[in-house]
Amino acid sequence: MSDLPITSVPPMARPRDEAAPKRPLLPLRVSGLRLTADGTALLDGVELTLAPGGCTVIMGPNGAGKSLLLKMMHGLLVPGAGDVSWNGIPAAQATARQALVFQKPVLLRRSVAANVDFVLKSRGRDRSRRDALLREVGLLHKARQPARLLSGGEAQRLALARALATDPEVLFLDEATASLDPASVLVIERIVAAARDCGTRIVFVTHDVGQARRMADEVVFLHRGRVAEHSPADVFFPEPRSQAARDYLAGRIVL
Ligand SMILES: Nc1ncnc2c1ncn2[C@@H]1O[C@H](COP(=O)(O)OP(=O)(O)OP(=O)(O)O)[C@@H](O)[C@H]1O
Repeated sequence: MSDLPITSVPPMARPRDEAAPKRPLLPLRVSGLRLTADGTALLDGVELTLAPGGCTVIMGPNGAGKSLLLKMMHGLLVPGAGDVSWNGIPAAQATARQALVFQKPVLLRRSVAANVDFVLKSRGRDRSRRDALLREVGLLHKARQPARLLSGGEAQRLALARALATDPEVLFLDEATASLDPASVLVIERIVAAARDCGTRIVFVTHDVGQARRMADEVVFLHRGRVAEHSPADVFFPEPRSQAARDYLAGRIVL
């Protein structure tokens, strides 16, 4: 198997949403997605369709390819082979209509308020929405504080406010609550669930089975760079079809 380069898309190459077509982004069709490095398949022919609405939780053991898949769907990474198609809209044109929240919050070294202002301004959004966004994530009282002084949970809530400020049609979260305490996890889940209820499509990577049960409408289980299972949550949790998913849910080691 020949190696395919892992290519990042430079930010300047990502078109602004003015240029993006206004037809709905969903359904998303991922076909034949493949990525190799040093002769190893990291993603190995991923096939996936995401319908409009709800929350898809992506689970799987360390190294299964969850983050790579998320970054490719979002348009941050270019697949070596295969296709990511947003309702017929190429991924590169769809990126501005989605947001991605990482495990480690990405913030500006400015005040809490300025972090949201920056996003609203750069996306041409109404800046008077800033206080409502900060209130929604419980940070209005810290608006003037430097973002670098926020706790981990607060910083993640600010990252979420920045993501929501873009009015994303799709919100990707990559282990966004992995280092937070249980109360902060529930706060983030409440905000994400509210966004979902308002029509934002959620795609959530987590290792937390309890969280997956709380959040998922459907589950994609990745194993060794392949989709081992893609099922409604009420099917996946009681009766996972693949041995890898059964082992994972039972807390057994999945190789
Ligand atoms: N840029 C890269 N170049 C080469 N290999 C990479 C690159 N990025 C990720 N990998 C490898 O691809 C595999 C999948 O990585 P990925 O981050 O998608 O895993 P994951 O399922 O999100 O795992 P985890 O649960 O540990 O976060 C890993 O073996 C990782 O080392």
